[in-house]
Amino acid sequence: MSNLLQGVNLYLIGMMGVGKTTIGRLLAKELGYGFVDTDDVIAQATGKSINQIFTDEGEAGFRQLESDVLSQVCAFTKLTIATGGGIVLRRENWGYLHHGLIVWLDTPVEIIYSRLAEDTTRPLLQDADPKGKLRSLLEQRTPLYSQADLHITEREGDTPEDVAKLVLEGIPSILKTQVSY
Ligand SMILES: Nc1ncnc2c1ncn2[C@@H]1O[C@H](COP(=O)(O)OP(=O)(O)OP(=O)(O)O)[C@@H](O)[C@H]1O
Ligand SMILES: O=C(O)C1=C[C@@H](O)[C@@H](O)[C@H](O)C1
Ligand SMILES: [Mg+2]
Repeated sequence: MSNLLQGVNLYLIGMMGVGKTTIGRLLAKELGYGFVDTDDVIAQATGKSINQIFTDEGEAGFRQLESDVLSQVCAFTKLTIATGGGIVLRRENWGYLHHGLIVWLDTPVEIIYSRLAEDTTRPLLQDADPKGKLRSLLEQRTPLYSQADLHITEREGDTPEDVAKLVLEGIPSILKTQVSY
């Protein structure tokens, strides 16, 4: 598979909690690729948690940092990149994402909610109605996530390894056709 990919980066997009970080790590290992998580790079570069950045600089400040990181990461090859759930919101980010193959990990809201109900590290979920918030974010973002090259729908009971396998099986169908003269 890594031969087929020829070093092209894989970008994982999707809602918070769908498993971009978890599955991204598995895919990197399987492909012999490096792994980058844009949320982690932002936290390391600023020395702040994502929550703290939202508090200090607002969502707009966070989104700018996210675009800065993405613009730098896309200059490298042989990477699997787990992105933040909102990376799809800025038009300029799509120019960077399209340097590689874009995979949308799509998980039912009920499952996401059960995973993140006790998790306080996602600032956008610190809401009186976190499940409703997840639903409305997903509704707003679905037209954006739909622009991915590959759409992987997680099934009930799928382990991270199962989802990684679905991604690997889907890649050949989206590789740009090689033209030989
Ligand atoms: N298929 C799965 N089955 C069970 N648990 C999973 C699965 N995928 C991810 N998880 C768990 O769900 C939680 C969220 O996963 P993860 O952090 O990888 O999501 P994410 O998409 O990177 O979220 P964010 O956008 O907020 O960074 C983690 O605790 C992870 O272990
Ligand atoms: O869905 C979102 O907008 C976010 C998801 C996380 O990955 C972080 O990037 C941050 O919590 C925002
Ligand atoms: Mg993540």
